[in-house]
Order: sequence, then C-alpha cells, then structure tokens
Amino acid sequence: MEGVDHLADERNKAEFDVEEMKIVWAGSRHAFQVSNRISRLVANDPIFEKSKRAVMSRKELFKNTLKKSAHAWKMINELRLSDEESIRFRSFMDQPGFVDLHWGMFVPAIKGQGTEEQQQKWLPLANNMQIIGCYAQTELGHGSHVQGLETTATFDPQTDQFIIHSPTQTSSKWWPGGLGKVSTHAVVYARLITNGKDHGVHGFIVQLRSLDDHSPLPGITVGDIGMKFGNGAYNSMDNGFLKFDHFRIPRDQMLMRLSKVTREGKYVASDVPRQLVYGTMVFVRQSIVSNASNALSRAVCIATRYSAVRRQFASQNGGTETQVIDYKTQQNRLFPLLASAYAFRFVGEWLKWLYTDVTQRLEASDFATLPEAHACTAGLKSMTTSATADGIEECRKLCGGHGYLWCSGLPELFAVYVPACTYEGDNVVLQLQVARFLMKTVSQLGSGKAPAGTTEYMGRAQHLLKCRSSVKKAEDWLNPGMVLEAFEARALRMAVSCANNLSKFENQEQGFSELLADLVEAAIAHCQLIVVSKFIAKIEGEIKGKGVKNQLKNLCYIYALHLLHKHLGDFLSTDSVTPEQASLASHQLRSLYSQLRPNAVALVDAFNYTDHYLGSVLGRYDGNVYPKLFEEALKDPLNDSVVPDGYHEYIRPLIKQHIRSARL
Ligand SMILES: CCCCCCCCCCCCCCCCCCC/C=C/C(=O)SCCNC(=O)CCNC(=O)[C@H](O)C(C)(C)COP(=O)(O)OP(=O)(O)OC[C@H]1O[C@@H](n2cnc3c(N)ncnc32)[C@H](O)[C@@H]1OP(=O)(O)O
Ligand SMILES: Cc1cc2nc3c(=O)[nH]c(=O)nc-3n(C[C@H](O)[C@H](O)[C@H](O)COP(=O)(O)OP(=O)(O)OC[C@H]3O[C@@H](n4cnc5c(N)ncnc54)[C@H](O)[C@@H]3O)c2cc1C
Repeated sequence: MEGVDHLADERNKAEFDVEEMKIVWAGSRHAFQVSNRISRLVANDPIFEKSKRAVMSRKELFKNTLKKSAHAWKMINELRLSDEESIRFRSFMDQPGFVDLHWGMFVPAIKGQGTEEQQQKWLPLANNMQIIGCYAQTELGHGSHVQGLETTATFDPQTDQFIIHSPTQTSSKWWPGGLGKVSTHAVVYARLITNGKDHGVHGFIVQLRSLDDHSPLPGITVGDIGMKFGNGAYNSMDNGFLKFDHFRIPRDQMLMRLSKVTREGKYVASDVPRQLVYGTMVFVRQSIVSNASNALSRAVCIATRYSAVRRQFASQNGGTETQVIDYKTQQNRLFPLLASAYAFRFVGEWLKWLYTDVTQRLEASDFATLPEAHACTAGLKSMTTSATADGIEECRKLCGGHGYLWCSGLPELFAVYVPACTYEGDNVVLQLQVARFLMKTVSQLGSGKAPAGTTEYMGRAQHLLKCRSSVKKAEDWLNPGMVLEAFEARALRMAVSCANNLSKFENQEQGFSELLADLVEAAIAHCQLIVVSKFIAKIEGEIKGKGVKNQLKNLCYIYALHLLHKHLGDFLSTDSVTPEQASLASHQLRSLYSQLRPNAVALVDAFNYTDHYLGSVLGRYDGNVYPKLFEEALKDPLNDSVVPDGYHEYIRPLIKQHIRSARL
C-alpha cells in the first residue's frame, strides 16, 4: 500500500535515539546536516534519475554521465557549494565519471607534486574546469610494478623540452579513468631520462586534446578501452588508452616539487624520500577506506530492510510466517556486515586524521611516520575493500532470488564496487607492503627503537608472545582489554612466526617470495587489529544520545568476535585463545545478535540514505516491496509489447515445424 510504512513495527522496537546515531554515523552534526541537505537536493532533481542505466547503450550511458556532470557543476557554482558540499554532491550523484579522476587524482597530483609556480599556473585552470585532467600511470604491461613502467620522458636540451614516447605496445597507458573520451590533460608517469641516464618514474603534465575542438594533438593516440563488468555500472567511466609518438612538452611541465631538471639538463633530486611521488595514491587509498563504509552500508541497508519485510515458512505453532531476519543463520551472515559498515566508518575517520597528520609532518620535513602512513593506507584499503566486495555479494544472497534483480540495486553496486579491490593497488600487492613493514618492525625489536603508532603493541612482545587469554566466561568477551589482547597476540605471533621462517632463508628476497601467502595472512591480522582497536577507542569516547553507546558497543563486539570466529584457525594455532574460549566467544556472539535484532532496522535508518541513493526496490524506506517489484518489471523494455520482437523470425517457425513433424 502506498503511503504505509511497512517497517513501522520494526522502527518502533528500536532501543536508542536514531537521530543521535545519524550524527555519530555522519561524523558530526555539521556533517550530518550537509549530507542530509545535499542528498535530498540530488534526489529531487530529475536529471539525476538513475533507474534506466542498465538498459542504456554504452553511448547513451556515457552521454548521460556528461549531462549529469555538467548539471552538477552548474548547480555547484550557482549554489556556491563548498568543497565539502561538492564532494557530497558527487557521492550522492552516484555515477562514476571523469570528474572523479579530475578532482580525486589530477588536482591532488598537481597539489602534491607541483612547485608553487606550477600550482599557480595549473590549479586555477583545473579548479574552474577550464582543463579536465586524469591520472595516467598504469600501462598495458605494468600496473602494480610502478618502477617497471616503460613510457619515457627524455630531456632535449636543444629545445628545453621533454619528448614523451611510448616505445613498445606494452608501454601504452591503459586504464586511466576519464582519459578515453574526456580529458584534455593528464598527469603522465614516465621514466625520466637526461643525458642518457634513467632516473626512474616521474610525473609530467601533458596536454592531450585541443581546447578548441577536442581532437587529440599530433603525436597522441587516445581512446576508450572498452566495456567493463556489468551493465551500466562502471561503464559510465571512459577508462582509456594512450600512446605517445615523440610528443614534446616544455621542461616546466615536469612536476618538480620533489626533484627537478635544470635548463642544462642536470637532474637535481631533493632530500625528500622519492616515494612521495606515490603521494596521490596514498591520498586516494585513504579516501577509499571511508568509501568502503558507504558501499557496504548501502548493501546492508537493503538486505536488512528486505530481511525484515520478507517472510518464509510458518512458525511451528502456525500463525504468520517468520521474517527471514529472525533466522539465526540470516543474523549470523547479516549482522557482522552491519557491524563492519560501522567499523569501517570509524577506522576511515581515524585514517583521515592519520593522513592529515602525516601531510602536516611532511610539510615540516618530518618523514618519520611516512612508512606507517603508507602501510596503514595500503593495508586498510586492501582489507576494507575486500571485505566490502564480499559483503555486497553476501547481501545479494541474503535477499534470495530478488537480490539478483537489477532493481534490488545490489548487482550494480557490486559491479561498480568490485574493481576497488584492484585499482589504487591490487589488494594482495598492498598487503605485501604491510608485511614488509611488519617484518622490518619485528627485525628492529630489541634494537632500542620502540615501535610506535599502530605497531606500538609489538613493543610489548615479551608479554604478548607468552600471555594466555584470561577469558573464563562468555561475558569476558565484552571486556575491551581481553578482546584487544587476543587480537594483539594473534597479530604479533603471526608476524614473528613469519620473521622466524624468513630468517631460515639465506636470501631474504627468496624467503619473502616463498612465504608470500603467510605474509599476507599476517598483514591482514595486523589490519584487523587496527580496525578493532579504533572501534574500541570510539566506544570508549564520549557518545551522546539515549542507548547509542550501547548499540555501538554491541556492534563493536560483534565485529571483533565474528572475526575471531572466522579466523579461528589463526587464533588457535597461535595459542591466542583456547578452543573453550572460542566456544565462549560464539556463545557471546549469539547473545549479541539477539540484542541487536530489535534495533537492526533503526541501525540502518541511521545511515540516513534517501531511496534515490539506495536505488533499490528491496531497500525502500517504506518496505513496500512487492507492488514496486511488479512496477519495475513492467517497465522493462521486453514488456513494451506482448508478443516479442523476433517472434515471427525465430519462435513461430520452430513451433510450426514442431506441429508439422507432430502431424507426420
Ligand atoms: C561535477 C561534480 C564535481 C564535483 C566535485 C566532486 C569531487 C569528487 C571527488 C571524488 C573523489 C573520488 C576519489 C577517487 C576515485 C578513485 C577512482 C579509482 C581510480 C583508480 C586509479 C588508479 O588505480 S591509479 C594507479 C594505482 N596504481 C597502484 O596503486 C600501483 C600499485 N603499486 C605501488 O603502489 C608500488 O609500486 C608498490 C607499493 C607496489 C611498491 O612497489 P616497489 O617495492 O617496487 O616500490 P619501490 O621500489 O618504488 O619502493 C620501495 C619502498 O617504498 C615504499 N613505498 C612504496 N609505496 C609507498 C608510498 N606510497 N608511500 C611511502 N612509501 C612507499 C615501500 O614500502 C618500500 O619501502 P622499504 O622501506 O624500502 O621496504
Ligand atoms: C576500474 C579501474 C580503474 C582504474 N583507473 C586507473 C586510473 O585512473 N589510472 C591509472 O593509472 N590506473 C588505473 N587503473 C589501473 C589499476 O591501478 C591497476 O590495474 C592496478 O594497480 C593493478 O595492477 P595490474 O593491473 O598490473 O595487476 P597485476 O599486478 O598484473 O595483477 C595480476 C595478479 O598478479 C598478482 N600479483 C602482482 N604482483 C604480485 C606480487 N609482487 N606478489 C604477489 N602477487 C602479485 C596480483 O595479486 C593479481 O592477482 C584502474 C583499474 C581499474 C580496474
């Protein structure tokens, strides 16, 4: 029934102040107000309608993205929206497009790697979108191995120019978003060569297309790399290829904040770590962690509301059928994902703080925390995106058959989200960076250099390598100290075990490659510890609103104990818990699920998502699922006619042939 809230009973059960939880979720009252206002602004504008994306051709979808982006830009300017509001605007617009790379990577690359002079020249043009840029790093032959890139930038002292060239087919740029059809400029990563010497990979600002008619400049071959996974989905983005044929740019278009080439062709490296050339990736990895909580919370919101609407099988005493959310199996699959969405939100907030802190330190030439910032951004990007991609797919299954329908919103969400496990660094490659960092930290234990930040716990190795968990009853698993100790012991023991095994190899690099799988596991254990510890820190802070803290505590322990259950092998094999303690954890987890159950719908309402943003018939706020599923079905182009196109060519002859042969 239209206008009826089919989830009203669920909402009435809530034991906490949902409005206050909305503020916790948003991060602050101000952030909530911005999100609330901007999400409704987007939802109420018909230009941002998105339900037809699955049936649009690639060209229609791309043009629709251009239209939406241009309209968004007009509104942003007319309404004089702040940066924060504009970022929210883009997020609620919910359509991947060239603007993401322009604002998300091109502009940050110039800010991070350009000199003051270069920033003054290029940023006003980029900020006004008089030029549109992308981030052209990956090539056909190399993505992960950045030092293996083949594009060259050779300095020509005669003309004071760099000659940008793609010497092989594998050196063609391949994948950059916004490159295929839109970008006028790119930050291109190429091997810098001066006087015949290769100085490794550096960034250059390169104009690709004419600002008059958009045609590629002579010496540039550029286009789109073709359709990607899923209908609609990430196909709104023009990921592109790019080949240079001895293309010339002025010397001052090398991004020279970190190192430079003089008029005479002398290469001058500054004393800052060369890894700062990877700074844009660190920035984006940090933002991807916050985005993981957005994507996962959307999927969880859909699956939770639908699980409360959906009923299957009568209870034993007859009567009404059971809401599927009441099955313990459903809770065991769904509630940890709900808890993960909150966990990733809070670790995302913390990572933003860490990123701001390291940026300020770098400006003051303090590079001490750079390795940790790299390890945290890489590891958390990897861990949260993998868990989110798996979580979205689990939510689809939690919605049964209807979850597979496009209008559930879940297939498209999955198709758009899943490349996050690959872009900005393949998730395994990134965990190996964390593992390297951990092995270095372990090797320095006892050297007098106390580990700090997220590896501080390793400084308590003497205790953590020996301790036995003191959990004796199920409620002990609600003790933050006991939970943390189990996670710290597991992470440290896995890292130390890897380090011990590594030390048995004469050649460290060979040992590292033999032990890759174990190293990844150790890195994941460390990252999970970070997420658990930041969630615990959150619930130990000040939290307003009736019952809000209590709900967050339940979510925090569900998050931690489900990880313990999922990775029980690690916890048992490292003796971090006993089988009896593990069984007490499972008991506690079941009890937490029961406590969470009446609050489940209210906990997803706290995300404050509009129906437009969710884009799901199953996740509608009012729970009016069945009539709307019919409405959606009837909108499908196949239902435009009763007898389908192709009947006369292909169905009728078959049937007629059958009738003829049956008569014979
Ligand atoms: C119209 C509306 C407008 C409104 C406006 C709205 C605004 C909208 C904003 C939108 C924002 C959206 C956000 C963006 C969306 C993103 C979309 C995705 C697009 C995807 C882009 C990409 O994928 S770009 C390409 C990414 N590529 C990679 O990630 C490559 C992965 N590989 C690497 O990073 C590295 O090569 C490595 C980490 C694998 C290292 O390899 P290697 O060992 O060979 O390294 P080195 O020898 O170079 O270095 C070794 C040494 O350095 C340390 N190190 C490595 N990386 C770093 C680092 N980043 N920082 C610090 N240190 C680093 C490494 O650990 C080693 O240290 P040792 O001590 O020597 O061990
Ligand atoms: C949707 C999308 C958007 C993108 N946008 C951009 C963009 O805007 N700009 C840009 O420059 N790039 C972009 N990329 C490229 C992206 O950054 C790379 O694809 C990514 O970094 C992975 O690199 P790769 O493709 O070389 O994977 P590969 O490294 O070839 O990975 C293949 C397999 O090998 C494994 N592997 C590789 N190295 C190791 C190792 N050392 N140890 C163990 N296993 C290993 C990986 O785990 C993986 O299983 C985009 C990619 C996608 C999918």
